[in-house]
Amino acid sequence: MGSVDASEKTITGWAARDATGHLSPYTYNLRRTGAEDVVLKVLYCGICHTDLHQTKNHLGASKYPMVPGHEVVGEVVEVGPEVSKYSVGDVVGVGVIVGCCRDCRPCKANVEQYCNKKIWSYNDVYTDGKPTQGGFASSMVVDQKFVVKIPAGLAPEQAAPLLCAGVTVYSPLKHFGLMTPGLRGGILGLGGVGHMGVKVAKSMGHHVTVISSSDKKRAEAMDDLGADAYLVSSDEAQMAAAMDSLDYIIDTVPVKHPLEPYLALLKMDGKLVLMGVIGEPLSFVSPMVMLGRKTITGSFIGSIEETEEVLRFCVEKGLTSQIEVVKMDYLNQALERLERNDVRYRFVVDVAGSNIDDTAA
Ligand SMILES: NC(=O)C1=CN([C@@H]2O[C@H](COP(=O)(O)OP(=O)(O)OC[C@H]3O[C@@H](n4cnc5c(N)ncnc54)[C@H](OP(=O)(O)O)[C@@H]3O)[C@@H](O)[C@H]2O)C=CC1
Ligand SMILES: O=C/C=C/c1ccc(O)c(O)c1
Ligand SMILES: [Zn+2]
Ligand SMILES: [Zn+2]
Repeated sequence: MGSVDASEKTITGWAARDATGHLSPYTYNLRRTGAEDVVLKVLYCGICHTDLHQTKNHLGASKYPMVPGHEVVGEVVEVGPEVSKYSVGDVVGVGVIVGCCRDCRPCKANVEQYCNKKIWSYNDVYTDGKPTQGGFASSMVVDQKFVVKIPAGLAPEQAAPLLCAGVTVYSPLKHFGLMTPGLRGGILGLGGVGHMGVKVAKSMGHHVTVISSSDKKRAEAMDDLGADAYLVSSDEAQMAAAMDSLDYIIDTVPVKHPLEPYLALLKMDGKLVLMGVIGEPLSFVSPMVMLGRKTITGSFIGSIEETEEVLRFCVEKGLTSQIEVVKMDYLNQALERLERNDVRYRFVVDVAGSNIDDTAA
């Protein structure tokens, strides 16, 4: 344990203590506000499937106590003396990354999410040697470089899922040249990331096919989210009829699954973009990519620049996320429901409305 600086603030977050993933109140100190730091009072924080992977140690690298949460919207309550981008009272967002080296090729190209020295917003160690902790907490302190302004016209709770799910679909569509109107896209797995995929792709003028593990979400996908077609992945006749029809598929499935049924849906030069965090090998036979010159690739969140861009895009297009707002004392149930695929489509925790500093043990 390091010594406690008198200027460090003691706050409460909800932490997992082990791989059961159960979260409970946890008291810890925020670092002293540095010259370029922004201190925010957390208003809302979305629950991403990655929070489940991390709290339950699906990747084998989890460190506890762990306060998860990386779709964070907060109000600025203090800024360091060198902070130029933000003022007290601003509504701001924080995502998956809170640090990078600023010197490598990805950093210089403003794609700092691909920096090998990036610092994750939780389950990592900050430059001061202390653990990073995420947004299911009353406050966070974050370097201004990793903070974005929430534009007017976006409700803070609506903005939270855009900081991971939203930018995660926007970034590959932009990077792989898939923003052209008229493209035919597939969204595999209609969850938090997938539902933003449908909305963003539709707003780009694409014909969007949802590929789901069941028929349960068909009506919502077509009527509420605006999808053009819906395939149940286990329905061989439906899948066969859709062969060779898609320019890209955004694959958000969070567990091991075969790739060949989805590669078959792609046209020549089609792209399968892997999003799910799956710690086991996925397999396919080489002709599935050779015959059709198809690409299997992946993408990791998006840069700070792209996060600002997707927020503006959503304001311009009038896009919102579809969310269920819950209080902090529902966090464990929400995680259980997320694991059971029982959420439409993102839980967002009303952190400020849960007064967690008052209720800490
Ligand atoms: N690459 C990146 O930068 C990012 C990666 N991720 C990762 O993407 C994946 C999806 O995240 P998110 O959208 O938040 O997750 P959700 O749980 O919200 O959605 C996943 C969807 O996948 C489908 N699915 C198929 N099989 C399963 C299963 N066994 N358990 C649960 N869902 C299943 C379901 O859709 P349906 O009912 O339609 O079959 C489900 O809604 C996760 O692995 C997450 O860690 C998340 C954000 C960024
Ligand atoms: O939800 C955002 C994070 C995604 C992620 C991607 C890859 C990886 O190894 C992770 O641990 C998380
Ligand atoms: Zn996420
Ligand atoms: Zn770097």
